[in-house]
Amino acid sequence: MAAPCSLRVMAAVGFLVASSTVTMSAPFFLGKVIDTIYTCPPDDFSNSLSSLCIVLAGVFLCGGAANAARVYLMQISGQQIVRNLRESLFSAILRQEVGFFDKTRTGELINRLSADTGIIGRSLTDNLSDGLRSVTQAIAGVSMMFYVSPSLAAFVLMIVPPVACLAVIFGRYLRSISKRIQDSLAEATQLAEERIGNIRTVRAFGKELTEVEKYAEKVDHVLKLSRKDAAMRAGFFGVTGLSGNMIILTVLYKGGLLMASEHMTVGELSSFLMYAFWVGISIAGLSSFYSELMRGFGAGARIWELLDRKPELPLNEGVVLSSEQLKGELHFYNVSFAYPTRKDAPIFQGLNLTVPSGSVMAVVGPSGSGKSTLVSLLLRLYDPDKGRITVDGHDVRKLNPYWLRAHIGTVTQEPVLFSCSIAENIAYGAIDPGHITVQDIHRAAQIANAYEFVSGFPRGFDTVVGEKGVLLSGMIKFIDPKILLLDEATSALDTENEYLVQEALERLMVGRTVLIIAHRLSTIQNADTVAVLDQGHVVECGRHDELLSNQQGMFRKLMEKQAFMQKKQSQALCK
Ligand SMILES: Nc1ncnc2c1ncn2[C@@H]1O[C@H](COP(=O)(O)OP(=O)(O)OP(=O)(O)O)[C@@H](O)[C@H]1O
Repeated sequence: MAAPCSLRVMAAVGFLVASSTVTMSAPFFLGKVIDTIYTCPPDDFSNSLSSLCIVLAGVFLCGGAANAARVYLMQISGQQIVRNLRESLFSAILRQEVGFFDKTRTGELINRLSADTGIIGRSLTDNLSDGLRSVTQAIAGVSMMFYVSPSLAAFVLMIVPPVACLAVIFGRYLRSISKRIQDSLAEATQLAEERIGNIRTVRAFGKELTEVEKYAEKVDHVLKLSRKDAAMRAGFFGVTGLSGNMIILTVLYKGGLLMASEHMTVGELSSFLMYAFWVGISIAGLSSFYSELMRGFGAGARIWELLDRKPELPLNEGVVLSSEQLKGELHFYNVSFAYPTRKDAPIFQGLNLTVPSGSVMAVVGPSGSGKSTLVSLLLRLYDPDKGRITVDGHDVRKLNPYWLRAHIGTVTQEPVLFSCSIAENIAYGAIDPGHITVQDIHRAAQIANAYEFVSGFPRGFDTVVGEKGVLLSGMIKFIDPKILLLDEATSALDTENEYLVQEALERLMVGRTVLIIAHRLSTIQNADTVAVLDQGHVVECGRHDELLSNQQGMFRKLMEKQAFMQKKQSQALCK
């Protein structure tokens, strides 16, 4: 992920070395300044002091500039890495098979995309930059301490090994608790996402307070884990802070003794003390770097789980047929299927069905008999557990799913609109929306009988529609699909609009293979064949009047039920 900004990172490391060298040489030269103050003869004193201070000020200025450049470059690189990470993660999510989304909740995924990447971002930007500085400064500080006074350095550094052991234990704990915190935060986000998304249901049942309580329970759990995290951090930072101060105290004690025995000058002790300060500060910096890094690893584990996940169904590989080869004949051979989340509830068991090319087949059946599932299998949103589905004799498992879906027009019961203009929504189904002209969009709208309606808006095709605004379907493919899968809406439209949609669809059906989940009697009557689904099979298949003549047949029963309901309705209206 860092590869695209490797040059910038290398430059940042260069600036880091420069600024740390300046910082770490400061105590040494400041020690020299102190010794000059103490030892220089009075006539030479002012000149030597001034020139030394001017040179040092210049060097510090360069150090400051290098530090600023380091921070800037590291920040930018870190943000770039997070951006790349977010993009790869979003792409990995969208590549997963539909079954994955049945199992994984949206809130959980959104949490990974925003919160987890944010944590990695923090651990890679400020944290990594400051951490690297602490590492170099701690190493340089310790080296300089040995250079100035090896015996004092050896004495002082006895304090480091126990702190290091503590840090390793703490790091391990932090890593696991951080993952647990992120997991429970994801659960809370998931609950919030689901309830906010279904606010109408929550409101209708008056469950606002109950939902708030449920959410509170979830965030309480996050708080409980965060408390453990805080207690551990408090202990760790307490110990590291204490060890920093202990280092200073030890230096003063042992250094005082060395000075008294004239083994050290006042300037050397001052330099050593400043190095000890730097080392102390760097160790404190290192401990927070370490803890943030472990937190980042915790969040990273959750992200890499997703990045490494191989989708069960391919997205864009397999056989592509030429336009002439595609006739649109559909076959279901002995298909058995259960949804991955409900393996114990089979939807189809040995289902057989043939839709000849260029014919219209209406699929009917009781609610839940699997009519929509038939469409999902044809679009290869799922693979059947047993049996085969073919398009012109080619198993859909061998065909390129991307190509397959591009050549199947779908109209679903609940059209989805994205929050952009109507024109963009219409162009959504195009393979390359960038090449779609305004005329193409207008033509598509005319074919869908929507032109007048859309033009009636004050901003016409530029009208921005809201999320979930059910106005019209955007699923128009600009490449003239041979196969159409239609799910007839039952009641979403008023009579006039229903007529317009129906009329547009009938025009579109001509010359195409059409599988239509039929709810209207007229659709069933006009279809070439009617297939009746029940109990995981096609129980009847034939022309409308043929099926109707079978007194004991499932189709007749369904129709009688519908006729009975209509009769009751008209009786109620007459009263
Ligand atoms: N993604 C899914 N995961 C698990 N079960 C599902 C999923 N989608 C649908 N089902 C279940 O599969 C069964 C068949 O659903 P399907 O939507 O295909 O039926 P249908 O005949 O189209 O019903 P309707 O006429 O009510 O739309 C139902 O019991 C439904 O609850």
